[in-house]
This record gives sequence, C-alpha cells and structure tokens, in this order.
Amino acid sequence: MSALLEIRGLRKRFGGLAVTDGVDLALEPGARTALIGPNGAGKTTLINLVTGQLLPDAGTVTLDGRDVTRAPTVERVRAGLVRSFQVTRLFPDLSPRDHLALAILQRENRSGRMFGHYERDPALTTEIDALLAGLRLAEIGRRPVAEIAYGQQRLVELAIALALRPRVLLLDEPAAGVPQNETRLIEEALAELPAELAVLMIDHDMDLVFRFAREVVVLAAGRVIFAGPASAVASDRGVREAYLGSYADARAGG
Ligand SMILES: Nc1ncnc2c1ncn2[C@@H]1O[C@H](COP(=O)(O)OP(=O)(O)OP(=O)(O)O)[C@@H](O)[C@H]1O
Repeated sequence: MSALLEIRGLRKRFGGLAVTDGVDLALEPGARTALIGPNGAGKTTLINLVTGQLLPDAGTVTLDGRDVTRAPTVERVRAGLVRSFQVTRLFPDLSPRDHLALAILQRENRSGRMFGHYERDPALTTEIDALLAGLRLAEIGRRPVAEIAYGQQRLVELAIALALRPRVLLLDEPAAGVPQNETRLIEEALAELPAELAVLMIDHDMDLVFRFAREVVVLAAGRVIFAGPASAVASDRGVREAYLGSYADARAGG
C-alpha cells in the first residue's frame, strides 16, 4: 500500500537548535501510529510542520502524492489533513452542536451567516446528530461547552476534527488532563475511529499508546530513533536508553 502522508528529510532549526533533524515518517490509510519521545524531543514541532503552522527549513510533506510542504493550513485541512482542536479553542458559551455546525459550514465553504439558523437545515442537523451519536454526546449536544465534563469537551474536539472529514488525523495528547474515570470514553472513541482513517497520535501515557497504536515512532532530540511495530518498541535497546527504560522495567516488574 502506498503512503497517504509522507514526510521526507524534514528539518527545522530554532536558533542553534535542530528541533527537527531529518525526519522521515509515512502513514498508510488505516494507520494507527503513535509518536512518542521525551519532553522537548520535537513532537509538537513535527506536528506543526505537518499542519503548516510552521514551515520547515528543508524536506517535504506529501499528502496522497501532492506536495503540501508550503501549502497554507486551510488548504491542507481541505485536502484531508486535520489536527484535533485543543480544548482552549472551544467557545465556552457555545454548545457541541454549535461547534459542529461551524465546522461543517467551514468545510463546505458556506457563509458564517448560515450559523444563526443552522438547526433549520436538515442536511446539517442530520450530520450533526450522527457525529454526536457516534461519540455518545447526543445527550449533552445542546449544553454550553463550559457546563460539560472535561472528557466530553475533548470528545467535542474529536467530533469537530471528524466533521472536517479527515483522511489523516493528528491527535496531540487526546487524553491529557482528562480525569481517570473519563479516559475510558476517550479510548472507546479512539477505538471506534473510521477504519480507513490514518491516525498519528502523540501521547505521554504509555498505557494508552500501547493499547491504541500498531506502529510507534520514537523521536529523540529531533531524530527518529525507532519506527516499527508497537510490539517491538519496548525491547529496542536505543529506545530503552533514550526514553522507555523505566516504563519497560515497570512492565516487566523490574
Ligand atoms: N517557537 C520556538 N522557538 C524556539 N524554540 C522552540 C520553539 N518551539 C519549540 N522550541 C524548542 O524546540 C524543542 C522541541 O519542542 P517541542 O515542543 O516540539 O517538543 P515536544 O517533544 O513536543 O515536547 P513535549 O513532550 O514537552 O510537549 C524544545 O527544546 C523547545 O524549547
């Protein structure tokens, strides 16, 4: 199968620091890949380079064969390269339904003026209902986001990302800050993502990473030090030394 997202030789320096130092990474349709590595390894920078929030000094980002290395973020989103929104970007007074209506109108390049009466548009409300039902958010669909549980707010972010009809979904710490008793909701939602969607997830929670990912890419000091099956990462010597040692030892009871 050919790669849907392909990153080749990507480089980015901040001052004297090579934060992205010749990164290669490929995602095929249906990929479930985790991007892990120590604090400051360059994970978020890599995601920002892929989404277009930052431009690289060298290298290429290709989506389905099309070079998008210098394309504006909005163009990449239209082409199906979507990053999950951050909770801080939700509007506290708006409901999940409102957020989804905005996302769909944006996707369809329709005027924001439609927003005032979107509930009267059957195609829109049908789609919103399906997205909310899929993430088990139907019951709180009309409540202001500020009033719903944090775990549900994170699911609203995911619903917004899905409303943009991604082919590649980049998830930056989807369960970060979610109380323990709500993380199951996030995991269930991640497990039920469309099969053909290619997903790249950054997370520090190794239990979540290993339950979700089939492939793991380990970044350290801006370089890929491991890329391969999740089953092989914990026993990789370089990874243990750079990052996973304590986790692997704990799992082994050592
Ligand atoms: N805009 C910037 N200007 C200068 N340095 C930056 C900038 N953004 C990130 N850095 C530096 O680049 C390095 C990598 O940061 P980045 O946030 O990409 O790492 P990370 O792997 O996502 O870390 P974490 O796991 O802590 O989120 C860090 O040393 C950081 O201080």
